Formats: sequence, C-alpha cells, structure tokens
Amino acid sequence: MTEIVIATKNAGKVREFAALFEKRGIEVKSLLDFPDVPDVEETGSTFAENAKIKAEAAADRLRRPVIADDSGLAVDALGGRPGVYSARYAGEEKNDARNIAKLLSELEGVPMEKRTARFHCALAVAIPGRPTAVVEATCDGYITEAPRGEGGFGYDPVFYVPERGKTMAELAPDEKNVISHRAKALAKLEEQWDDIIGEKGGSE
Ligand SMILES: O=c1[nH]c(=O)c2ncn([C@@H]3O[C@H](COP(=O)(O)OP(=O)(O)OP(=O)(O)O)[C@@H](O)[C@H]3O)c2[nH]1
Ligand SMILES: [Mg+2]
Repeated sequence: MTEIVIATKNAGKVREFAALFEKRGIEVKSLLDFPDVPDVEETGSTFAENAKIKAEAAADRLRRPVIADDSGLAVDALGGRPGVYSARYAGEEKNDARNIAKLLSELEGVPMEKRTARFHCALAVAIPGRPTAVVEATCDGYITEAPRGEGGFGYDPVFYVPERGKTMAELAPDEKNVISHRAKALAKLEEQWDDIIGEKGGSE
C-alpha cells in the first residue's frame, strides 16, 4: 500500500498521521482532499462506535479502505467528561481555546493530585466488503492549571505528561508521536495489519 485515507477533517490529526505514516512510506490523504464526502453525525456513546461510524461512512462513499480516528480526553474529577464530546465540549463550533477555558474553569480548586486524566484514541479500519476492525489506546497525564506550549492541538497545552515533565504542547512533534494515544493505537493497528487487510486489502 502506498496511500491511505484518514476519514477526518481535523488538521491536527492529519498532521500527526502524515508524520506517523511517513515513517512507514505511506502517504496520507484526508477528507480535506475529498470535500464531497459529507460530514457524518457522531452518534455513538463510545470512541470505538464513533470511529466505526466515521470509517464506514467514508469507505462506503469512496469505495476504498479508510481509517477513522475518534479520540478525546477523559478527566477523572469530572467523571470521565468531556469524553466523546471533547471536540464540542464548549459548543458545536469546536473551538480549542474555549474548550480549554471551560475545562480549567470546571477544575478550579481541584488540587493537582486529583487532576488525573487520559487521552483515548480509537482507530477503525473500514474496508468495503469486510468487517470493520477497531483498536484503542490511551495516554495518561494530569490537567495543568494554565496552558503551556505551542505544539499539538486540542487540549495539548493543558495535558501534562509526568514522564516528560512537560505538557503535550511543549513536546516536539516527534516526541508526542512516540507516546501519544494516537501513536500507540497505530502501533497496535500495525501489529494486526496483515490480519485486517488480508491478501487483497489496501489500495495501490
Ligand atoms: O490535546 C489533544 N491532543 C490530542 O492528541 C487529541 N486527540 C483528540 N483530542 C481532542 O478530542 C477531540 C477529538 O474529537 P473527534 O475525534 O470527534 O475529532 P474531530 O471532530 O476534531 O475531527 P473528526 O476526525 O471527527 O473529523 C479533538 O477535537 C480534541 O479536542 C485531542 N486533544
Ligand atoms: Mg468529530
């Protein structure tokens, strides 16, 4: 395979997948390259369900193998919220700065040791005519009291990674792409890749 479509319009995800697949010699296309594919409603109650919905809708439309990523942040002190609503936490317009502001205000007064959280990533691979495969991975950390760093996207400026002593947004892209929920899920996918795509899978 030389090219794969990721069913997303999130430019932050596209950037990370492009870097992750580049190492494997595969070029990444996204729905930004296929603007005619309609948006699909994320009606699932889990990351896995939403990833499956997005992957199958795009694969049906494009008639080729597609990977979709559904991801988000689960904060323990908030009972797992924002969870599958991470992108639209502060409103349908999906504004990262407003999402962060809402998160910090909900966590006001919560001490650092109780600000534990994790990023989740579910990746679904939909290939026309085959059952959809889903893999999942997480990355543990803490929510800081103020944003730090310019890298990444989404909640990265307030997600502290204890092993690195930095927020995700302070890590270089190459560092994030080793430890992130997305990188770990992709590594799992790779382990299962031959079973998932079988002999005739992929797109040349
Ligand atoms: O700081 C972050 N670092 C990450 O690495 C990360 N991964 C996911 N997220 C958050 O979770 C939402 C996904 O929601 P989501 O999977 O529905 O994606 P989306 O709606 O942005 O695009 P699409 O892929 O659905 O087209 C995103 O918007 C972010 O807020 C992240 N935040
Ligand atoms: Mg979405």
